[in-house]
Amino acid sequence: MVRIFKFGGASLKNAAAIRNTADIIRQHAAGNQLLIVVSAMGQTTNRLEALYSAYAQPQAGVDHPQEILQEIRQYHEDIARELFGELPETLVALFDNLFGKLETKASSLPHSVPFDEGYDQVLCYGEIISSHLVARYLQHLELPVEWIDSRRYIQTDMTWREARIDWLWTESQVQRQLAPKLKQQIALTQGFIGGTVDGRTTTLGREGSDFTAAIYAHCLRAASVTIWKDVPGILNADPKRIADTYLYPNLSYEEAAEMTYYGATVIHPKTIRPLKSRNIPLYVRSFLNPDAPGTCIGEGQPEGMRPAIIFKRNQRMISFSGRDLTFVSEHNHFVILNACARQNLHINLMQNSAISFLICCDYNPWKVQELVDSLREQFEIKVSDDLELITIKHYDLPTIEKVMKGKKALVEQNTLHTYQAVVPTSAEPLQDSVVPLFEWKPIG
Ligand SMILES: Nc1ncnc2c1ncn2[C@@H]1O[C@H](COP(=O)(O)OP(=O)(O)O)[C@@H](O)[C@H]1O
Ligand SMILES: N[C@@H](CC(=O)OP(=O)(O)O)C(=O)O
Repeated sequence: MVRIFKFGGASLKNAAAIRNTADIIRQHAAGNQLLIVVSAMGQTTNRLEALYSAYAQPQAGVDHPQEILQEIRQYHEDIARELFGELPETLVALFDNLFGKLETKASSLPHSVPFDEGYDQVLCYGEIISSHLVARYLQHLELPVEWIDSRRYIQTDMTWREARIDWLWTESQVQRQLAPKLKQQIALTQGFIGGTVDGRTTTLGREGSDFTAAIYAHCLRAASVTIWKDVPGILNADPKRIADTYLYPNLSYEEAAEMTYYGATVIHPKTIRPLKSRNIPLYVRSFLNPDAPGTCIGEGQPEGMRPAIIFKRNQRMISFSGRDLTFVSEHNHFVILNACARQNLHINLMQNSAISFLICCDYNPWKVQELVDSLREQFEIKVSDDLELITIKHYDLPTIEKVMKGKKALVEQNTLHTYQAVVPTSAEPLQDSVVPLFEWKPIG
């Protein structure tokens, strides 16, 4: 049976991290069929976004595109030099080829195709470059690794930047072409990217490499997926926000899916469904401590869930009220929600009163502006920015009190198991606000 390992940007961010990743792969190579899915190295995808924007809107950017391109190339070359001792001729040729194509596409596409289509053709280079580099390094270590192009296996529609999978085609291609290769050697491929029927590149949404691992697992009916992270597993809060977190040894698919829905960024929200439908366990483990078991996500609900605290930044609240104190009726709800659906705006919380209807959604300036423009004739609209949504699943009162201490809730809601509040975003940077909140005691 196949096992899938996914390594994200943090596990590939420099030469030492890549050596550590190679050690983990080597340890598991014997006796297993392995498919390795890799993301772009470190912050490369963010830098590629900056590169594409700098070419698309030269006047808006502060950095010159050529400088960003050179910085991205230098970063990869420095890592390669450290891994191989010097830059082998074959890698120089590979980099010349890949960075040459990247430059051509980034400079020309913003002016010849729609922005989002060009974005996908450029952003994919983070994963393409990293997968080539890591595969070459593993081959250099004499591991039997074949580089695989995900765009030939994961077929999608043309929803640029958020492509949807053609599951039937993808499964049949993976079964016919990839499954036999895995019996011979380790395959290494890119997360985050797919291809259209006519060979254009698509991306699956930012942070979509976890989803890629789940797609391959589903199609291969894999034994398991392991996502290697810089945290011990799934914790009850982001350790960048709360110091004394608790590790969940086990989580149900439902719990994990809900945590990602509410904003836990440790795994991509789309990852769970393809795994659950084939009952494939998902392990989240630490590449810093690879012998530790981490978290296992699967069937069954563990007893006595401790409160999970999820912070979702970049929220915007929009309130709609009828003009002249008219009631906001079901018909009005329909009009508002319909407009949100048309903008593909993700609503995280809503609340209605007799004269107003309020939503809290992810902050996307263009989408929100279009929504407001399309509804301003019918409603009085008020908008509030710089907000954060706090969700506490399996809450208890002491936890709410501790998390909300010093914060002013603009909206609060609770159901039997879930407490939510919208608060102004705390001014201090994340790292400085890491505070010990709890003294965890054993459940019992
Ligand atoms: N509940 C949580 N448990 C663990 N990590 C979390 C949680 N919520 C947010 N995170 C954050 O997720 C990060 C790991 O995800 P990410 O940076 O996307 O990894 P990668 O890019 O390597 O795939 C952690 O460093 C941590 O700050
Ligand atoms: N490189 C892509 C895809 C991804 O999933 O990356 P990571 O595994 O590092 O979160 C991004 O940054 O969006």
